[in-house]
Amino acid sequence: MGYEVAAGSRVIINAWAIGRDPNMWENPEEFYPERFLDSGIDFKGFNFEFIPFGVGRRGCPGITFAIGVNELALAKLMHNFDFAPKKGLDMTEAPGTAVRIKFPLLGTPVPHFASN
Ligand code: HEM
Repeated sequence: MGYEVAAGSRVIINAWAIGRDPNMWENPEEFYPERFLDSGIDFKGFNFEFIPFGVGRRGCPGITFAIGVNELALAKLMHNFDFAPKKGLDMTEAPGTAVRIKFPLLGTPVPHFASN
């Protein structure tokens, strides 16, 4: 693409910036997970506009494990509890090596089923 990268350079890909590129995404700053429904774009490293697990040879080898664990944990929580957030979801980010949510989402989990 016209860039010259000297041999031995350390290159760090800014996945955060790519994920917020208005040339790639409509309203990139808006938290709108439904944008992925029927979009054909997924996170497994074949769509370069969305690369939470990286891409290619140095992409995350734990992806299958991470997907399984995350889906299981989320499914268990949703199956067993109702969550009533105290306030609406605020997606403001806090900086870091991995971006995280700035204001914790506080709520009381209410069990669906009484334990016995
Ligand atoms: C949601 C969970 C996870 C996310 C978002 C994630 C994301 C990433 C990313 C972005 C990279 C760098 C890829 C690159 O340099 O192009 C990476 C590398 C790596 N991940 Fe993960 N990861 C997750 C879970 C895991 C798990 C569960 C394991 C192990 C069980 C794991 C093991 C590794 C290893 C060993 C590397 C280094 C690969 C290399 O440099 O060749 N990750 N991960």
